[in-house]
Amino acid sequence: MTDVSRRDALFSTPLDQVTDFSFDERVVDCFPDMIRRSVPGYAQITSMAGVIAARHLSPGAHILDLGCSLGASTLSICQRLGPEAFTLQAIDLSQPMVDKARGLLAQQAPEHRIEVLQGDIRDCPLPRAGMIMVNFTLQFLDPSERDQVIQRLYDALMPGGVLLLSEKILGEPGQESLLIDLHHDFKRANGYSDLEISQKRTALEDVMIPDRLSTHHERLAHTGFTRHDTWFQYLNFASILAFK
Ligand SMILES: C[S@@+](CC[C@H](N)C(=O)[O-])C[C@H]1O[C@@H](n2cnc3c(N)ncnc32)[C@H](O)[C@@H]1O
Ligand SMILES: O=C(O)C(=O)C[C@]1(C(=O)O)C=C[C@@H](O)C=C1
Repeated sequence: MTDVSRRDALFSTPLDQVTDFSFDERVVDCFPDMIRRSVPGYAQITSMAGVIAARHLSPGAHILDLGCSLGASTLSICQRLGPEAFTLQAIDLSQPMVDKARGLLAQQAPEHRIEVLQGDIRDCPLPRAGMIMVNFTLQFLDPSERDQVIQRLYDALMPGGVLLLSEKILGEPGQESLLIDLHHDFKRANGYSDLEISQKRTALEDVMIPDRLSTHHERLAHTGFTRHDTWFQYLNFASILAFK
């Protein structure tokens, strides 16, 4: 999947005006490179999606990959489980993402029963599922809409079903700036300049508002998940497994 990506240079030259970040064609073109160099633990989390599915999924179950982008988590499951083991719907708001994901998944997992659909996780139909993945997507919703979306995912899950929720997080009080500074160092170490880091930060400011990890756990508990454990954290990026 990374081989098809152009190098991300979207914020490398000074911009007269930094506009809000959106998942348009230019982002889609460089997305695998952008996310690999920007999100600590991205490769580990996506590759564990298949391992988690292999452990927790009942044979023939349905899986939802919400905010699927180019389908990295879906592909990870296809690499671990055969075509008879599950059916899957991958859904994303961005039409250019959906178009490219469809092509990539058809090429890389031709035998698997995968549907890639354009839709908004706030209101698209959600069929009953044994596993729902929502990786680095809830963070792009308005914070006031997140309780309701988690409730929708809970309602769609079968009893015993598993939610894989991965997010950029805000550090707990007193920890915020340490994690932000180290994340910027992580980006620098991956070849981003101070200009790129600062312009992307401005572009994301109003469209990606991270919650604290404790807020995610409170929301999951309040919704009714019987267990919710943080199984991965690398700087200000974390992943939770929650069970209905
Ligand atoms: C950081 S990417 C997700 C990465 C992806 N899950 C992966 O593991 O490679 C966020 C994705 O969420 C999508 N998105 C944002 N808001 C959405 C919404 N309301 N409904 C569905 N998808 C949404 C974006 O178009 C984008 O592709
Ligand atoms: O927090 C940042 O600075 C990021 O670049 C994060 C992030 C993400 O978590 O989705 C933002 C947009 C892109 O999709 C890639 C990475």
